[in-house]
Amino acid sequence: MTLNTERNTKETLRRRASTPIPTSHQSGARSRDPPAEPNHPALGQSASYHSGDRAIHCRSHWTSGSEGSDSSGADLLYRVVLLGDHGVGKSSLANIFAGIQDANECIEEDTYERTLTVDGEEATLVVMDTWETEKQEQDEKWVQDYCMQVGNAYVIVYSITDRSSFESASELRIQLRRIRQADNIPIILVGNKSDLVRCREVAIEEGRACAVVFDCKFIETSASLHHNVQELFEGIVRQIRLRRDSKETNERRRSVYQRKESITKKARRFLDRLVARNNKKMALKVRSKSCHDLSVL
Ligand SMILES: Nc1nc2c(ncn2[C@@H]2O[C@H](COP(=O)(O)OP(=O)(O)OP(=O)(O)O)[C@@H](O)[C@H]2O)c(=O)[nH]1
Repeated sequence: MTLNTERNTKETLRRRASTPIPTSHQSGARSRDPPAEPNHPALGQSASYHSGDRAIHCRSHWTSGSEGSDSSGADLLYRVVLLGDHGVGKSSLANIFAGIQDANECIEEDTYERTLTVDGEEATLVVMDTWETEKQEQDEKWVQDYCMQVGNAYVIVYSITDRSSFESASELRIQLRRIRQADNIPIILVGNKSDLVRCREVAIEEGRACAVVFDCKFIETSASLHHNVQELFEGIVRQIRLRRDSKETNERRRSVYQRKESITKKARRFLDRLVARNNKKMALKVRSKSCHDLSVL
């Protein structure tokens, strides 16, 4: 994976959940400042900084819909929202994504944008670490709702050392399903702090089973050791693409079928579906095998 990255220090964004997305995102203005010198290595070994690239802090075509990204090559931009309890490691994962080396570095930002090259194709991720876990005042509750609405993908983080954060992750998944029912968005359940083996409260099998039940992907990470963090962000890009591609394929297939499908084929498809329905157990087994593979649907 290649990461094209820049942190523009002149354009410090301080946004917590109580603060709306900056108006620059809505206005579509672009940073004209020259790229700051990268003072950090990129995410993962193979990552590299493209000095000619600019950070794009805003896009005029941003919308709050789930299909907010266009499909024109390098212009792909996706919002990834981090959800999860206090202290599970959301900011640590976001910092690694942003290429921030020193965990003690005082970072004012909580939204990071980077362009990744995954499988030879560029995609820009905007990672939003804006989720607030404290009880919200009613008039600030909209910010949580906003987070739930704007993501093109979601990362629900729990700590493997904290069972209650695992339970919260399930609740968040249910909440997301309710709010984004109609959208086929990628959701990755992340068991972070996998380095703390002796303090483990949630088994990896439990995480996997939860992902199967809630129909999402699963990965365990260690932000401290940078373990699986690159895989996580690459996986998000792949999951988004797989959905985009399968949507396009389905639409194409549907129109071809409508024109060409013979009665024999229709009958075969009907029978296949019947068999599949009778094989639900098998389907669950297949899914449980693939929930940790972020490169397949
Ligand atoms: N051992 C270990 N510690 C971690 C890991 N990830 C994060 N931490 C530590 O856990 C603490 C909380 O991490 P944060 O990244 O601030 O967690 P958060 O989810 O952003 O917390 P809030 O901002 O309060 O919502 C910090 O002390 C981190 O250093 C990890 O993978 N392993």
